Amino acid sequence: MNTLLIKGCHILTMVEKERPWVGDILIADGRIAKLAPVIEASASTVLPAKDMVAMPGLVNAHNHASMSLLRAFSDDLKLMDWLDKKMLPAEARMTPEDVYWGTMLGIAEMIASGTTAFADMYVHMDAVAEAVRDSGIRASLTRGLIFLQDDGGRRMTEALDLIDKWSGAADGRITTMLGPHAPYTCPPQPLKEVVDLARSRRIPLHIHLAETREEVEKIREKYDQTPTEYLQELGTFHENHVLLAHAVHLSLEDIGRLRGMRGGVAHNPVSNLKLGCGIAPVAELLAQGVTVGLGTDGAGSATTLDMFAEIKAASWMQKLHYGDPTVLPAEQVLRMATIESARLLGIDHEVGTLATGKRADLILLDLKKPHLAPLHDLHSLVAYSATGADVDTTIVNGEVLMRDRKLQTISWEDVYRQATERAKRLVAGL
Ligand SMILES: CSC[C@H]1O[C@@H](n2cnc3c(O)ncnc32)[C@H](O)[C@@H]1O
Ligand SMILES: [Zn+2]
Repeated sequence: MNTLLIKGCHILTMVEKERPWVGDILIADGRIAKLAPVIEASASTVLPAKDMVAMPGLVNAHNHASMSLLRAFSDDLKLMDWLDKKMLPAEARMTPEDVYWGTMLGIAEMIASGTTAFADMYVHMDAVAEAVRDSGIRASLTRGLIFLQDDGGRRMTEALDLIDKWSGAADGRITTMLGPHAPYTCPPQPLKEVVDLARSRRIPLHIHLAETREEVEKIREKYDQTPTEYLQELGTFHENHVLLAHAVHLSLEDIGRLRGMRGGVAHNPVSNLKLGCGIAPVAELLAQGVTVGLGTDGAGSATTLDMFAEIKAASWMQKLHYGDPTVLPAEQVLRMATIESARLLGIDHEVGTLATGKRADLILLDLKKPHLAPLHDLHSLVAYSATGADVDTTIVNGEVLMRDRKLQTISWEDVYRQATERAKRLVAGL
């Protein structure tokens, strides 16, 4: 049996209220076999980890990984212009091979910055699944469904094929969802069909919601409803597990509509800042018991997939919004990036905290850096001072995907060459 012993690290289990402590972690058969102050066991591999922090891998609850090909191609635009005039035309040119290499680029960045699982919505999802399988990361995959042009049901067939073919694949690292893109791209009839199908087949849903004021105005004009009301009236929240991306523009009634929902909200603060969308009512959602996790959105808007940037932005935006530094403290925002995001992906029974029996999805952060000394409060240090570049080691399902900052399952030279060449072609003349 393959075993891995991590020795002498600071341990942040992210189990609620558990304080950090120093000890060893034994991994066997892809799972955490033991956590203790000292483990006297022989192991196939021993990782000395003094001056490092072990914590659960970060879970990016909303992404479009292959959009990394469109990073810094078109910035400083309003969301609808950015999407309609730049992103969608570039994406229409993408082949499955482009999406494979674009996803690999996104995954390389995620592994290098401590993300061990992500929720993705995109096109050519077989290629995304292949990249997840080949790289060793964990993901929940969704074929994005935009119903504005008739395509004879092709997209829906692709969405269901993805679910049939890839659910539980790659040693259980791949799970799937159904992904109607957003209220403004999904008219009532096809959206209701997707929602009902999700309920009858118990498939989780992943959808953008209430990202901009413009979206709220559009839905008001068309249906005389808020976007959240629109989803509710179609039965979206009835029994379904729903992963809502953004949820920035919610009325008090909308927040009430989400109380008791299964699933919850993926908050994407950097993307919301960059696109000038607004500040999501995170504190109010939490007060109503809604699960709130963290995501980056695609690098086309967020610019990077570094979840440590999201952790800082989430906490500091809420503090600024409420004029109150006690809002979203360090430990809580770290829980949002780990166990709460895992809940949104429906994998919290397997990952999101460090505990015996859970899958070994964890990262080691190197604390021996000028900006990470001295050590007073580990939650604060990790949430507010660390960046993705401080991640030394990334492990998923017990497999080491990065060690000493070197990617182990991905050839960075190949990804760099493929991604840079393909990206040029995708945006030429746009
Ligand atoms: C049809 S696959 C998913 C689709 O979503 C687009 N997208 C990326 N970022 C955002 C965002 O912030 N709001 C709405 N839609 C977004 C992406 O370009 C794909 O076309
Ligand atoms: Zn998105």
